[in-house]
Amino acid sequence: MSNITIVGAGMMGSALAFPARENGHRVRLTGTHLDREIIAESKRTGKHPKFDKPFPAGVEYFYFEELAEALEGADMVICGVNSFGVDWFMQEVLPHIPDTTPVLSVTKGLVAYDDGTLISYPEYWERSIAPRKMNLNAVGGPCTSYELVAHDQTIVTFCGRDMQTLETLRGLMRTDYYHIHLSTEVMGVESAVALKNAYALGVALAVGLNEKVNGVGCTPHYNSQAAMFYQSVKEIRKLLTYLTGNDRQIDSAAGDMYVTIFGGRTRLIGTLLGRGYGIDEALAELKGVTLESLVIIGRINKAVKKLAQDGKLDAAEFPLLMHMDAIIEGKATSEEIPWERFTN
Ligand SMILES: NC(=O)C1=CN([C@@H]2O[C@H](COP(=O)(O)OP(=O)(O)OC[C@H]3O[C@@H](n4cnc5c(N)ncnc54)[C@H](OP(=O)(O)O)[C@@H]3O)[C@@H](O)[C@H]2O)C=CC1
Ligand SMILES: O=C(CO)COP(=O)(O)O
Repeated sequence: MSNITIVGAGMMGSALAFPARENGHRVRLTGTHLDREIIAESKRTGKHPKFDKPFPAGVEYFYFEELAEALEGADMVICGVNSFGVDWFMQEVLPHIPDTTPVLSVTKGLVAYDDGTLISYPEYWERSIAPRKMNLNAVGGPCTSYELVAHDQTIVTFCGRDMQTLETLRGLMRTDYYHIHLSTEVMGVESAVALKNAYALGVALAVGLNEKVNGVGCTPHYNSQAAMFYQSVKEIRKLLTYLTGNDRQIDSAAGDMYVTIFGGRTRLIGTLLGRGYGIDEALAELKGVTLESLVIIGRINKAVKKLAQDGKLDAAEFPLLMHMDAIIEGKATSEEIPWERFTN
């Protein structure tokens, strides 16, 4: 039995309590300062408010003030925050984790600098805490939290610099329904799964656009969705090649995009925008829903524009990205999707 501490009781962090506890480990699920109600309800009912199924018996719940106790003797710490909590985790949690304790982060996204540089969250943490060196790893790949909870067959990728650590983490977490591929290509995996969060919105735009034309509840149209998927893969491949020198992780992006298109929150906002909602109207309708895709679209779009200015990328090769950003900025609509430019 090992000790696994999860910090961040959102959907994905909490979902990982299932394989961890079902493997017989001691699991301490610790809320952020924003998760008090989740922890209170979990203590009271043994169930996360957003899941249909109770946690496996024996999962322990901690408020953030009890972090020191929750981290005591941890063999592995899972970071369960979303993009909005990355700095918070770095400032409030990393200082309390020993250098040698492996950290596994579920957070999907990239950090963008003004010069167009994009880096993964593990690299952002590494740079920010230097000269301190920690054992930072991440999870990418198609996995929707509530389906993991339901034991749907799932394949993900754990990535990090050290294969031996990754083997250990896989040993702790793999089950007969949670299958774990390993990779030392951290930037490749992390870029792929962050980029798909952006582009899944494009496919959802097509879903909404069809509903705008034919009415909500109409027969779905797949030509337009597939056209968006095709264009997404093209643009992601170019970005991956620019960012990592190869497109080896395009399969991670495509797999992960599939699940987000069908099961993610990105679909909700993309569909509303596709139906013609303005961004403010859509955000109001989805108040309280985590919408990371908007953040990543903004960051990548800004980076691509800067890189294009510097002659490092051709902005014309990213018409879908540019259009999604324009929709989010209220400067374009789903009816103006530049389909013909996708043929170049
Ligand atoms: N949901 C899923 O199926 C999957 C999610 N992921 C990735 O995992 C990450 C987490 O997703 P998910 O669990 O769904 O997200 P949730 O929004 O459910 O939970 C995110 C966690 O981050 C916390 N958080 C949010 N903002 C801040 C902040 N400013 N400071 C500190 N903590 C904060 C949340 O607190 P609070 O609850 O109050 O918001 C919560 O603990 C994301 O990056 C996502 O892309 C990966 C695979 C699948
Ligand atoms: O799969 C997910 C993250 O990779 C979840 O996607 P959403 O943010 O669209 O819910």
